[in-house]
Amino acid sequence: MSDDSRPSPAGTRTAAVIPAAGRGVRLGPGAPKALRALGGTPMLIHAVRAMAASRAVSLVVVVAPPDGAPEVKSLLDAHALPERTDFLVVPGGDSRQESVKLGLDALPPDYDIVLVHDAARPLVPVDTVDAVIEAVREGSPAVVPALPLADTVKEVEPAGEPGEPEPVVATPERARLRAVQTPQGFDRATLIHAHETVTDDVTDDASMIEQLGLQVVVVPGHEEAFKVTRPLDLVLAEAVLARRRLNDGF
Ligand SMILES: Nc1ccn([C@@H]2O[C@H](COP(=O)(O)OP(=O)(O)OP(=O)(O)O)[C@@H](O)[C@H]2O)c(=O)n1
Ligand SMILES: C[C@](O)(CO)[C@H](O)COP(=O)(O)O
Repeated sequence: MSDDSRPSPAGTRTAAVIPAAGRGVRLGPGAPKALRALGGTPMLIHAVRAMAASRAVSLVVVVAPPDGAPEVKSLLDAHALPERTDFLVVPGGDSRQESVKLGLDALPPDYDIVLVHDAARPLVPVDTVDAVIEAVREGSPAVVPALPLADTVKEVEPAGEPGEPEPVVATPERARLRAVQTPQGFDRATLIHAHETVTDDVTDDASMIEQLGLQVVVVPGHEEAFKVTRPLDLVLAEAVLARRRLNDGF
């Protein structure tokens, strides 16, 4: 649970939207990714707990697989979650962007800060969540946690056929690049305006804010906030969770 016991500034309420409607194709066959087990508990429950661990978050909106909302509601009922946090479940859409929009549509009016957090990042530490919220409270309309890169990145001309060599177009200066995580935090009105205005396909919510010409800022991310995308990520997530449980003595 967060050590940040400061009350929310007057009039400031924070909700988290968790898009969890993806299939998890890159993870391989099985249940929708968010419902797959990590340490015996669905990945989604870890992600919900990670958001609810912040004392600032008083509502979590889970965007379930399109035909899985009743199952997700039952899952939330069956797992211990903080009493001070409310939960809503809505069905998702065909893309992450669409799912986030459906989650935003379900938000009650009295929330002015919104986090968007991938169910596929189940192990984000609460300090990272709180750092994002704090930066929004301090006036940034859009805040993303991010880490420097370990690999050098090349821009290429994508191959016509899989496996074909790809010509390199450029090598961006690595020191200026960041790998972006979630939760991404937003001034609610700005995020809703972005989702109503930007029609391009994007891979994160902050890039919609950039397209509006507004400033997005980066705060330090965390290695344990990595996204479970491929099978090896699940091996790493199990190891991180086992280490946490050992350290916590259960
Ligand atoms: N139609 C979609 C697609 C994705 N997501 C969510 O967006 C997050 C990040 O997406 P990703 O990791 O790409 O998940 P999947 O789309 O499930 O993965 P894949 O592309 O391998 O199928 C996940 O929590 C996922 O559930 C969603 O809510 N709705
Ligand atoms: C939002 C995100 O997690 C930031 O890194 C990422 O862009 C999601 O990408 P995905 O392909 O939908 O997993």
